[in-house]
Amino acid sequence: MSATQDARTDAPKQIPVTVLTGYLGAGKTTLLNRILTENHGQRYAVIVNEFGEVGIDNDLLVESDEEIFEMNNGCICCTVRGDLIRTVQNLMKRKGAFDAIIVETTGVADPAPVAQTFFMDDDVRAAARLDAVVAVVDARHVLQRLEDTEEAQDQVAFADVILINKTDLVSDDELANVEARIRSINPYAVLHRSERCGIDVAKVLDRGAFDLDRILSLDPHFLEHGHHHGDECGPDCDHDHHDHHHEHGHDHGHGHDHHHHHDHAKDPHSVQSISLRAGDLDPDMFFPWINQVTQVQGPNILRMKGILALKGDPQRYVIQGVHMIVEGDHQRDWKADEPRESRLVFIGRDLNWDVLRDSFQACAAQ
Ligand SMILES: Nc1nc2c(ncn2[C@@H]2O[C@H](COP(=O)(O)OP(=O)(O)OP(=O)(O)O)[C@@H](O)[C@H]2O)c(=O)[nH]1
Repeated sequence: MSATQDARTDAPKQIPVTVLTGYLGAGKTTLLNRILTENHGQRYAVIVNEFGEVGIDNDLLVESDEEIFEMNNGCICCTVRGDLIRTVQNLMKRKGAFDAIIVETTGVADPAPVAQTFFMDDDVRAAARLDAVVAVVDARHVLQRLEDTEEAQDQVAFADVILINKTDLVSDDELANVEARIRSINPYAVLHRSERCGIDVAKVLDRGAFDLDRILSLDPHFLEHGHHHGDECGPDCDHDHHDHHHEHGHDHGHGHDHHHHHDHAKDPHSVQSISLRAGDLDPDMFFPWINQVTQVQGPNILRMKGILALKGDPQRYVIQGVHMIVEGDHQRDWKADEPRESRLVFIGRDLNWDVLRDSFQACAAQ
């Protein structure tokens, strides 16, 4: 039986939607790549949202037969609902082409508006059902994030399934503390532990876990904007709806340019991102530089990721960081029709963007 057919009535069944959340760098893409490569016989449509104007996330997903839809509008929290409705509506026109939808949210997004989308629009609601909100957390950094970031708390509170990832980076005692803290915020979610998101996909997808009653107890207004269409935010959102020019921190460090009824962090202006571009880089300049930047500014670097062209190297080099932990590896050859371009995104707080930009440019190969 196809997952899109109902056994009893033969009527088309609502397509399950998994909303994948998790703070910056927790492991969402790692999980998605597992889902995309595992042989589970299901066909997924994946909707990803990029934080950062240079769009690196899509490039970090494995090449697969699954269809990936990118929503490159920066922050998912305000604008995405209209986008998401349109994307889902377009998907629905191709019924039967896939069995389930996964929506990956940006690391700093509050998952509630994304979840709401699946209740707001009649057409979407008829065709799709929210199956579960799955949160990936970084065992090493989550306690600190829960202290200082509202989104991290929202993500844990909203989740039906929580994957405590990066267990290799913490001791058993630390892991027990993390679990206790998560339980104190969300006693209802199913918890799993993982390293590199190594988990049976069936434990994450098609769980039938989304519990509307529980969400309403967390957020009594959850369903209140029902039957709106388009890009509308809640009645208490005071951002300018006539100027849909959302620069959620992805434009050269200018930060959030609108205010929102749920603050994005303690200080809504604090999380910013900068996108850097160059041609070939000199590896003898770049690696000492990135090591120095991440060691010195690591506490303020929530996330760093890049795809680099290193001089004399036929392969793309992918570099990733979460605070002071940095890893890099060759990905694949540059394709003949692909310009050799280095792209690097930093997301962080209180970073000196001008210095970062200038010192990065100084790593360009001569
Ligand atoms: N040590 C360790 N590193 C991990 C683990 N899981 C993922 N990583 C690394 O952590 C970094 C972030 O992983 P991603 O999967 O890109 O995280 P993400 O949540 O998609 O990140 P954003 O989309 O930027 O929010 C990458 O460098 C991963 O290789 C793990 O279990 N242990």
